Amino acid sequence: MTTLLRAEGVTLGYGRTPVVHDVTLDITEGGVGLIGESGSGKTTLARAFLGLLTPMSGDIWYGDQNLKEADMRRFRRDVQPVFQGEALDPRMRVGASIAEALPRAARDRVPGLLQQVGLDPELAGRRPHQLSGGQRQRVVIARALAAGPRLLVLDEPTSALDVTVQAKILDLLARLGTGRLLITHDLAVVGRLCRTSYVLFAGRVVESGPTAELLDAPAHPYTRALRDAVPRLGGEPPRVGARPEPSAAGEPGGCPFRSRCPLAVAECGRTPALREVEGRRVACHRAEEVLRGR
Ligand SMILES: Nc1ncnc2c1ncn2[C@@H]1O[C@H](COP(=O)(O)OP(=O)(O)OP(=O)(O)O)[C@@H](O)[C@H]1O
Repeated sequence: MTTLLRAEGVTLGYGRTPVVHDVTLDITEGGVGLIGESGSGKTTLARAFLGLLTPMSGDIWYGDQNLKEADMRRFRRDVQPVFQGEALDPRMRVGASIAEALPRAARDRVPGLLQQVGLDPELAGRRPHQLSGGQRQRVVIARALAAGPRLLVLDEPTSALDVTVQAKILDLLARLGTGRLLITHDLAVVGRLCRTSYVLFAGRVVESGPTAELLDAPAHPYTRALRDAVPRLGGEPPRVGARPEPSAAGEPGGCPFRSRCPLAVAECGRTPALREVEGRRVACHRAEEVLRGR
């Protein structure tokens, strides 16, 4: 599988406080999901993949170019954000918003882009408040597609929409040939759009592998708790306990999930390394037991 973007041992933070720790992650074709509850560091990692946040340590690679030295003009065209509730300029007609993202000579592509995202080209003359939430999100996607990107970085692209509209937008995203990094707390969404997934807890990858296998038989107790907390597509965000204290997350000693883990034993005071277990990578001393459903 071709890797579009790669994080290698990346630590990210604000000021001097790290919030994402030593993450290695490949964005491959077929879609990659980044799953975790609020505050786990998903958006921080997405910002780094968009070149908006420089790692405190580690590197981000775009092909064979280190992002620190890459041609950022080209990169910003190739890697496009689609963020939750992204504001379209309320004063601008949506056709003009899309045209802005196109090269001057290609502005006649607006109707085609609107059609590509399932909208009537007639809507180009409307302003954002004259559209439904689902239509607005389609315009945001059309604008991202205008640049001809190789990769879309989608941060909760459907969570503000009702369930039926959500399903239609997910179908649209699945049909687009573009690569995607999808950030969500909703496992049902990654199940539809991402061949590979990474589960983030307290800024660390605790499990990664083929999405179908992670959903079917999680090897980390946190992945299992997330899966079991999601009743259906469009359900409420899972609540699997309080967020860990930042101090606990940043401490080198011990599994950050241990205070919430039903399987925690004395050994969990020693930080588990990511290791291969049955086709996935997991940071849990008891992964084999979790896989066997204990
Ligand atoms: N601009 C900022 N300055 C300081 N700390 C920040 C900033 N943005 C995020 N953080 C902190 O970084 C941590 C990770 O936040 P992040 O937004 O990446 O999480 P998330 O998983 O995307 O959460 P959500 O699903 O709620 O968006 C949190 O503890 C948050 O408080």
